[in-house]
Amino acid sequence: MLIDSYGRTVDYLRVSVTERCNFRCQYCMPEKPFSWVPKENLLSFEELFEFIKVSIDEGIKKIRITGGEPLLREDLDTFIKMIYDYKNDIDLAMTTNAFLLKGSAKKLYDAGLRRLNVSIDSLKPEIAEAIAKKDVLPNVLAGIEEALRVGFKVKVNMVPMKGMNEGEVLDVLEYCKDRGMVVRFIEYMENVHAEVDIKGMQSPELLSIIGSRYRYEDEGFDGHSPSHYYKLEDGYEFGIIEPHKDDFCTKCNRIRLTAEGNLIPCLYFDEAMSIRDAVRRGDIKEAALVLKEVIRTKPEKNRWSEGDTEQSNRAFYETGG
Ligand SMILES: Nc1nc2c(ncn2[C@@H]2O[C@H](COP(=O)(O)OP(=O)(O)OP(=O)(O)O)[C@@H](O)[C@H]2O)c(=O)[nH]1
Ligand SMILES: C[S@@+](CC[C@H](N)C(=O)[O-])C[C@H]1O[C@@H](n2cnc3c(N)ncnc32)[C@H](O)[C@@H]1O
Ligand code: SF4
Ligand code: SF4
Repeated sequence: MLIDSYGRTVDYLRVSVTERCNFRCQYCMPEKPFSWVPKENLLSFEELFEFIKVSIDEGIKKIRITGGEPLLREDLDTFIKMIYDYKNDIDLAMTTNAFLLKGSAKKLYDAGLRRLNVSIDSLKPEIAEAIAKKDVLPNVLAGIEEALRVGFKVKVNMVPMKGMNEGEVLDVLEYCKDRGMVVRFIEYMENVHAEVDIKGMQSPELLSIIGSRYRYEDEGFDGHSPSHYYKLEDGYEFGIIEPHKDDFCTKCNRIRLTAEGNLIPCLYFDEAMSIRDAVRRGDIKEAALVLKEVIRTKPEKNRWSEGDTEQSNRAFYETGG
């Protein structure tokens, strides 16, 4: 079992398989080209899998594949199958922008993946394009329909922003409700890689919009999920991810691995330790020691809860969110 110095059990590993992305979401990635991590620094799927085996053996029970955009990496289904075959009761999930999902959903399902979290920030083509800097909506919606068709359990993530997609909170909720998908509204997390003038919407404002049409009950947290859940009168559940609240981190159960092998104790802070050399040398003991050290150094909480002016230096496209 992996336990940090605040007594929190860490059993959730988020693995970013690439920092590259086919979108340039304004809250996540700068628009102008910048230099990517050189290919030789990226861990192969075999190398990532070596570390995943170590972490499962040490107590990880949930693995989420993320990015950048994970579907840009070739043979992702083979990687999923490697994990599934090693331990098929692992809670294995992926977060994706769904642009390439239509053509890959079936292969991923057949490889053992069952849960997908997909980002939809707008159902209006021009607003979706303004946010992602690309005409993305038709592909995203087609990807989601295909994922539901092949049997995936799909959740939707939306980052509501003032003056951008704020008028669509109810539209996105209803789109998801009609299809049996849970929607989670994520409070924008201020970071230096995003566009400077973004103003995220926070939980009280979102609840007031939803409350203008629906009555809901507070359901609290579901296990260690970062999302606070609410239930409408007809039983439909939606969530809000509230990193600006002081108690958000008390149940944190996760660490993050980047595509170049950096193990990150917290989404907010810069600290990280590399497992790349250990894995490349085949030194499993060393990789396990790094894992334990990263968990020992997990901070108590982020700094977004200290006010909207606190900005993280971390890039979401690198950590995988
Ligand atoms: N601040 C903070 N935000 C998080 C954390 N985990 C997830 N989030 C935010 O919530 C978003 C949604 O996360 P997902 O990738 O959908 O995964 P998840 O919420 O862990 O998924 P479930 O297993 O379905 O509950 C992330 O992209 C982040 O923006 C966390 O540990 N800290
Ligand atoms: C970094 S993306 C990676 C996976 C995939 N490309 C996608 O967009 O779903 C994971 C999640 O992080 C969220 N995200 C990115 N930047 C964020 C920010 N600054 N604040 C809040 N959420 C953010 C996205 O909305 C997405 O749901
Ligand atoms: S949020 Fe996801 S889709 Fe958007 S730029 Fe970041 S990594 Fe790409
Ligand atoms: S901000 Fe850091 S401590 Fe808080 S829940 Fe996220 S990873 Fe955990």
